[in-house]
Amino acid sequence: MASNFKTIPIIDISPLLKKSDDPTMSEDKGVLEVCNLLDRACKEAGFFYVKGHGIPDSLINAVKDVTRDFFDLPYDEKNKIKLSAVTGYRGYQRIGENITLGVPDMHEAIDCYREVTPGMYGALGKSLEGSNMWYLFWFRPAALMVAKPRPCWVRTLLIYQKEMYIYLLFHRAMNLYMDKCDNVDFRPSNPSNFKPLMEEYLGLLKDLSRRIMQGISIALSGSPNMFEGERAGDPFWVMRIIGYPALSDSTNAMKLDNDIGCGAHTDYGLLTLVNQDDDITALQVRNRSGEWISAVPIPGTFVCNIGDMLKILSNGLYESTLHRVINSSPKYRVSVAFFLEPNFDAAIEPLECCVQHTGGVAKLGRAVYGEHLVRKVLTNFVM
Ligand SMILES: NC(=[NH2+])NCCC[C@H](N)C(=O)O
Ligand SMILES: O=C(O)CCC(=O)C(=O)O
Ligand SMILES: [Fe+2]
Repeated sequence: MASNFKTIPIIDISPLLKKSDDPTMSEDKGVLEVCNLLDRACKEAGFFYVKGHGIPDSLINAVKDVTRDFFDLPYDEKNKIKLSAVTGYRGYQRIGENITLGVPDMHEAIDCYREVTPGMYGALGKSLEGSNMWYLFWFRPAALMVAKPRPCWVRTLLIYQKEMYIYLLFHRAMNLYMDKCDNVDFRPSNPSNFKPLMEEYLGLLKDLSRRIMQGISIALSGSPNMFEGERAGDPFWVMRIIGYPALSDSTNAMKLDNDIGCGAHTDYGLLTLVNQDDDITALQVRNRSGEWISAVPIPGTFVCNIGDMLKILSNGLYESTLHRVINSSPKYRVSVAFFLEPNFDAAIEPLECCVQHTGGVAKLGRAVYGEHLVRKVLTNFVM
């Protein structure tokens, strides 16, 4: 349950990371100290900064630099990787396209999700089927639209799945082929190092976030691998590459509809790691009495927060805290948020160890993670 916190704690997680592969990690004094801090932060704020995470500053900064370079491109160029239902909601969304509580958000972004192959999660995963293969947009979204088979009431599901399979096989083959050619034009082709950099970053953040979850498992008095297996052994992930225009940028001809970069929301999964711009304070976190506490940038750290699924798993012991973004600085702000989520088809319910800690009664209902995600994604965009 969130409290009246006024600041967001900073936690050095290096002692935890040192012991990630040690099966007796939960007996280590250094690990336990980190877990205690994680536990307090998750109970009180649902937010914390991590340092000592091992991701080089140079990579953290390079990721923000390519993000800025991308959003600097002309709209037509960015729109070549336009997000739509056809792309499985992957790709670029312009300012105002994402909606929170019915209000357009004043940010632009590239949304990336773990690949979902056809039929992988049956009807549940249908709307998110697709992969982040930027260079296919080379053929332009219109071509993709024609090529992507759609379910249709006159056709059986079986035929649709077969077509979808061939379509994605084609995607895959193209992907492999283009990886082999270094003179091929993939999107975003500019900045040229966009794809390799983001992929390197993604790989490291997947690993880091799972290791922080080991600490959270111990904090909840479970085994370090409580989130492996059926819960999050094959975790879904989301990455949002985001740009927030300056509120009062006089050089910017565009008039913003409102001043909210991203409206108040909670995140959907387990754990979010935000890599935010160093010198602009814009992310705000709500405490129990409704005050907005700024997550002031601390260079070299990630801002971490708890998602809805971890709130359920912990039986409400940990809060998925409301937060929002308002960029009232005169500068364009970028951030890259990585979301570690449960298995797409995981049925999430309060963990036995948490129920015991919270009076013996499961206070929160069961949710299928993929259903929660799809419901959110479909209401975030009107298209
Ligand atoms: N996947 C996200 N965290 N998206 C940003 C949150 C805002 C989103 N429009 C919502 O209503 O939840
Ligand atoms: O840009 C940020 O600092 C946070 C973004 C965020 O909360 C989100 O995308 O869910
Ligand atoms: Fe968020």
